[in-house]
Amino acid sequence: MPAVSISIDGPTASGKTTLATRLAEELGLAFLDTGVTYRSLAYALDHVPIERLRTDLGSLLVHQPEIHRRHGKKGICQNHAILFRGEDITQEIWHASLDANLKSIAQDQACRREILRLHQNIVEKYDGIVAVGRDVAVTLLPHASLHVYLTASETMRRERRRAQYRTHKDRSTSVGPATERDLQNRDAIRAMPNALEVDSTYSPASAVFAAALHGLRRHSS
Ligand SMILES: Nc1ncnc2c1ncn2[C@@H]1O[C@H](COP(=O)(O)OP(=O)(O)OP(=O)(O)O)[C@@H](O)[C@H]1O
Ligand SMILES: Nc1ccn([C@@H]2O[C@H](COP(=O)(O)O)[C@@H](O)[C@H]2O)c(=O)n1
Repeated sequence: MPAVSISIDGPTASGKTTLATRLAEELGLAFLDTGVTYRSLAYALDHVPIERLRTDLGSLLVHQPEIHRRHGKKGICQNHAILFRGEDITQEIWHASLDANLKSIAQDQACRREILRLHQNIVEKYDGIVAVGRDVAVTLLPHASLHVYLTASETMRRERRRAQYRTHKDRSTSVGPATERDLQNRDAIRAMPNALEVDSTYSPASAVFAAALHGLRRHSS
């Protein structure tokens, strides 16, 4: 049977990570959060010039989506460790002060190409993966078994993010409307044969998960 791969795209705080981790656990797949790499480059940009990130990323950054099975439990456990020049920066990358750097990295095409190469190397290591982030359907996993585009209203996404980070005062809670790029990705996904669009505004995470599993079965049969 061919390995299952699933791409999940959608605007900020639409529930991508929540869905991806549940699918990875249920199906025994690896899980790659591509946003973690972008956030790491935003951190790195305070320490090295952008030219080095465009050309020398492989020697500066190691993104390790570690996977292990918890003893006696069904699901897999994931830990996205990120090393920058050998230093573990996994906790530092979420700081709100990196928002401006994050924007610069996301808009830099040369950085995006380098990040894509890094992610392609990660995908090759695993027999089946769920990858999350803007553009993964188009760039990283164009041949995925299922492409999910997840939406929710801006108000709901903002509420969820504020609730999520209530105890993490240093994290960014800025949530805006879907961007031009979000909408371009959505349109590209809509044009794919094995696409599933889910509006989670009034759907609990369990219903979104059930819809994705159903979509996967339908497109795999
Ligand atoms: N269907 C849902 N109903 C209610 N709450 C949800 C739902 N899906 C996710 N959440 C909650 O919303 C918050 C944001 O979800 P999550 O982190 O999965 O979003 P995301 O799209 O991965 O965000 P980002 O764009 O920052 O990567 C979390 O607290 C999560 O528990
Ligand atoms: N494939 C991706 C993933 C992320 N980005 C940019 O990084 C930011 C952080 O991502 P989160 O998923 O952790 O929110 C995001 O806002 C994008 O600007 C990207 O461009 N492509």
